[in-house]
Amino acid sequence: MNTKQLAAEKAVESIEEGMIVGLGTGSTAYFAIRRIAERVKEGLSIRAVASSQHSEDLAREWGIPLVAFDEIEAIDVTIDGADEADGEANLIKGGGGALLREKILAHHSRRMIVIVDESKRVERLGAFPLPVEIVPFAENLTLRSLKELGVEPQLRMKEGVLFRTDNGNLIADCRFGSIDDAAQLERRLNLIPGVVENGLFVRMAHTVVTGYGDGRVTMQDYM
Ligand SMILES: O=C[C@H](O)[C@H](O)[C@H](O)COP(=O)(O)O
Repeated sequence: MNTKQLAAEKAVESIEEGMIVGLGTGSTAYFAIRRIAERVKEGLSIRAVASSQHSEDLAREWGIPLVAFDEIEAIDVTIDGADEADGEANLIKGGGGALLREKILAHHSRRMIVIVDESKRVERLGAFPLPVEIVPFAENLTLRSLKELGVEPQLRMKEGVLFRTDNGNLIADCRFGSIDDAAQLERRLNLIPGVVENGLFVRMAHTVVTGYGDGRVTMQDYM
């Protein structure tokens, strides 16, 4: 079993009968969704809300009952990956472009469980380029404001064309290098008109599950 799968399957043990479950996005969340589907086949009764079209498609294909964002009041537990996680469970997310829906799910979740392999655990956030979702009709003005924060934002491309999120927006990847104060940066970014959301998740994760190459898996609670 690989390290992502180890973390994902450990986290899925926390899901209980009757829960509303937030499904993350990405290659680690994939293993969680697959394991949830197995448990549903074994008789577990849950409903899930997906953080991306891709995760929704997987859930539908594998028989996990789905609900829409607007049909729920809260989520019992969300299981999602991350691009980086520091020692206080602050995260960079959005490597797959799903940060907006992921942050809405995390915000409304009673418990957010982050699943990572050991390569994602960092002393300080920022080596991974921070994804910032921006509206497409004012991209140049918004990029200008991002540059004032001391970075050279790169508009994300995919297969030679501008990458679009599930919400029709663009992603500006911002290489900060090392982020001293994630909470302050998160606020400053979201104050820029044209920024829809950014990939910093500050004090949102309740638990981090980490898979290690030697087969160990740790589960640390932060709240
Ligand atoms: O937008 C994507 C998400 O934030 C992912 O959870 C994150 O990028 C980690 O993805 P992966 O598990 O594929 O490394």
